[in-house]
Amino acid sequence: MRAGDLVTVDLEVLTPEGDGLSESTGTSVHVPGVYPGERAEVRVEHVSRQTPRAHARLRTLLQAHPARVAPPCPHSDAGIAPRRGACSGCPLQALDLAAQRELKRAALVRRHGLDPGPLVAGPDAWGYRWSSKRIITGTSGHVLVGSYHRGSHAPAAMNDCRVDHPSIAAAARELQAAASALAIVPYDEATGSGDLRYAWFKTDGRDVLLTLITAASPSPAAELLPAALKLPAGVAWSVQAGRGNAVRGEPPVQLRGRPVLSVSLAGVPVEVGPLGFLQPNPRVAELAYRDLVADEAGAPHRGKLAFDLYAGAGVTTALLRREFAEVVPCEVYPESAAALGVPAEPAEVFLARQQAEGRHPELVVANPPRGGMGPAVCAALVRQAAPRLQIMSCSADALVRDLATLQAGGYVLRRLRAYDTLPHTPHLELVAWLSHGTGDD
Ligand SMILES: C[S@@+](CC[C@H](N)C(=O)[O-])C[C@H]1O[C@@H](n2cnc3c(N)ncnc32)[C@H](O)[C@@H]1O
Repeated sequence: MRAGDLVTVDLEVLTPEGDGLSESTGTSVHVPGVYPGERAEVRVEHVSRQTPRAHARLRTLLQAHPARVAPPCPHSDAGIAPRRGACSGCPLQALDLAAQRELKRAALVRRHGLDPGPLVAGPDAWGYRWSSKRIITGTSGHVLVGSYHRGSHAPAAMNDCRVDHPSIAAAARELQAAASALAIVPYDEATGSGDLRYAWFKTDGRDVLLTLITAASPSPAAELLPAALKLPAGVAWSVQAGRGNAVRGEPPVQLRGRPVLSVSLAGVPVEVGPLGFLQPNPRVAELAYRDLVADEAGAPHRGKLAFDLYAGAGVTTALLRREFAEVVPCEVYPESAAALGVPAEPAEVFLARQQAEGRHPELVVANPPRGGMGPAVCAALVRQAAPRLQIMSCSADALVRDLATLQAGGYVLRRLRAYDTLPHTPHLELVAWLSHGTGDD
């Protein structure tokens, strides 16, 4: 296979990016806009020199998935060849929801040999996202509050994004109009010049908190926008002067209105500040949280001591405290650690300290970020050898890597469940139940 070839492929499995993947020709061919179960004529764009792997572009859809639908979002390039300037955030939206969920489940089985059973879903197919980080691009006078197209830094419009909560979509529209009218200068990552870099919107289902992230201080955006924006209940500001993609920068400054939102998750009220983590889809995440603190049959764990690693806003800490005499959270981000009343420290440092103090929990719960826990934390957990370990993960690849270390260290996987936290995207949240030794309590 060579770049430029026209080939016909049958797509068999969904990739983590939401592409269709064909493996039957001996070369893995990735094709955006085509779904497993479909046949397409594609143009090969790139063939890897190291591995039998190619990227191709859809030319003609020869056989369509029976569950194809017209994608509702006009900005999306779901179900077609990628379009420059289009939003690539919801690549599955050209399929009905049942078919999306079946493709996500089937991909876990095929890629990792893990079958979570039918996906757990929430009530909302659209408007479910309560936390939305937008990238500011465009030019002075024509500011875009959008995103980057996948795999590039080409700006993509997200006006009236269908998956954002309607109050966030409205606040983003207002910011785009106000920043354009006030001639706010978008940050230019090529030159490092400009002012406004990111806008992070969060909602409690009614009010919106907006955090403006600018490249420097003083900032015209931070000076002018708070008075011009009527929709957010609170506006905060943080400076991120680094050249990378990190959104969180210097400690936030409150510019006007409310500094925190109170969001109820699984019946636990959580305070979320300007740079604090909020699950993008709290209504589905809370189903996973309830499972994460119970055993695999749904019965509550009880005991003397539990650790809650990557505790964030503290939902699982609060749930565990209903059943355990003592629950110790661990969190590295200072704002969240302070709210939890613990020192900000990474999980491996926390575990080493607990081990040195001879503290042995009956249950460890962990909800790490996308990269997973990693070898150092998994090795510390193996040394700790708590009878029960339960992990929530937003990356199947990272979870599978962590499971390999934990299983080699004596842990047994008892059950896996998957949650459709971000419909129309390939993402899943997973909960894994593990036990050490005999597997009995
Ligand atoms: C996926 S979030 C889970 C948050 C939490 N379960 C909640 O509901 O708010 C991951 C959390 O881990 C924290 N974190 C990231 N790396 C960490 C590390 N090395 N050690 C401890 N916490 C970390 C992040 O700040 C974030 O709050």
